[in-house]
Amino acid sequence: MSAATASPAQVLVVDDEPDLRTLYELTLLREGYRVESAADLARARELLQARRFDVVISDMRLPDGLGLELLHGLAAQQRAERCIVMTAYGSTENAVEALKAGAFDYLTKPVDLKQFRAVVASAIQDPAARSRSPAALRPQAATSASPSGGQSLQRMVGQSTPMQQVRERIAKVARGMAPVLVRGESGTGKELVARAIHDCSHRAEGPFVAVNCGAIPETLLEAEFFGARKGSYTGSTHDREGYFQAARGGTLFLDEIGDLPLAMQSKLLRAIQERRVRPIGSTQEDTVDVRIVSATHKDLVAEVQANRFRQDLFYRLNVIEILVPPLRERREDLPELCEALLARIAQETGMAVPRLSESVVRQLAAHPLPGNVRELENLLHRAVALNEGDTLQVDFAPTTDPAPLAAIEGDRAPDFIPDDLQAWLDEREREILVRTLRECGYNRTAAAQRLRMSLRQIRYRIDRLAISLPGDDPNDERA
Ligand SMILES: Nc1ncnc2c1ncn2[C@@H]1O[C@H](COP(=O)(O)OP(=O)(O)OP(=O)(O)O)[C@@H](O)[C@H]1O
Repeated sequence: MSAATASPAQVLVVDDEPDLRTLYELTLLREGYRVESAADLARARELLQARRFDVVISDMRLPDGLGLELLHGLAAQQRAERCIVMTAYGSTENAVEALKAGAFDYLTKPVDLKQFRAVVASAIQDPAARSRSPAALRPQAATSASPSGGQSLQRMVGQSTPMQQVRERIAKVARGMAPVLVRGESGTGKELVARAIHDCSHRAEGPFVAVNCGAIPETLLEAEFFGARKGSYTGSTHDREGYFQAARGGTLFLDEIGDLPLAMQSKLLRAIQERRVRPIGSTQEDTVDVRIVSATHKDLVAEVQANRFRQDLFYRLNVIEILVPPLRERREDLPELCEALLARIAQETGMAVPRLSESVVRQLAAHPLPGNVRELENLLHRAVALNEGDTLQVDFAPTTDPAPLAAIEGDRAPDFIPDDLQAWLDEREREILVRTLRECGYNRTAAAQRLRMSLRQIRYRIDRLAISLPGDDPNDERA
């Protein structure tokens, strides 16, 4: 709460109903904030002209106009106030419009006071932001917005115009609660974008929970998302938190959102709209305090048209869109990407960073790389593992090519020596991972425990070996 900081936060309340105004004022005063109030836009503008506030809470409908006008005015003047708009219950359009116009968050009427306090506290939470000039939050200053956010953006390599635009957009949308949909082909760096949004946001200190929506068996979805009380279904021996609870105060990253079954889409929509979730077997509801970032490689508009994705959920998730371009549209990033990826691989494997000759970079640039940065990473990984000498050689045979498998038929023979040790080892590793994942119901944490490795290690290996979990591709039966 801001009362703990040197000066109390200043809040402006704009509502034409005197009773509500008083209720909000009293609630905010009790939280230790300084409060001013206005009954219409004209008075609000006067107060805003005279001084600065930390937060502006405005009703949508006011006698002399819409709360949105206030929002547009503040944005045009690049003011730093964070705006919370109050909309009538069920008016999704207004809420989405307000978020698109730059509102920090919205509340639906009748306002739940607990939620009201939580949303205002979240808007005020970051005292540094209060003294920061709005210019510091503009895209070009993105790396100075927060130290960890800066690091996370720096991890995102590439000076091409499209990548610079992606970084600028991240810095611009990071503040606020508007849901973001990250679109892009497989392996383009969507998760990296989601992490950067989190790291640049006021929620950076909170958890970042990443969920692969396509990898969870349908029967477990509700428990995984909303949690479950002990004994609520067969085998549940203790209370378990859902993703919504685990991400409280942070960001919930819903990867491959296009793979979420329709029944679960409705439940997710309800959770977002009502900001409450009920764990299975519980009589109580938990308040939702997460920012949602989702990602997909699918064309969700086409999915909506084919009735595979709910239009209302799409509308809710796609308030802000970030498109991550495929590697073929930013070839100029390749040398820098190779360098960064090699440095990372060397650090992770403890091997020396090998030199990449210009001719290999040229070869890479001519290679189609449909799997984008992930494919590049896999190619380099393989190259490092097989490398002899100082200069790296890249083998362009596809890493998931079934050919090596055929070539090693009969490999159980005692005198068998593989032609390509790394490919052979990769295939063995892959088989074991796929089998363990399948036996653990595709729960990566359980599979990691079974193989005595960390979640990070198993995720890394799943990525490296391009193992697709169910839902990644309905035709793919491999994992
Ligand atoms: N611009 C970049 N700079 C450095 N590394 C990157 C960049 N983009 C992606 N990567 C790396 O490439 C790999 C794939 O990225 P990421 O998992 O974010 O992609 P994705 O689009 O979410 O993939 P998928 O669609 O398969 O889920 C990761 O190891 C990531 O760190």
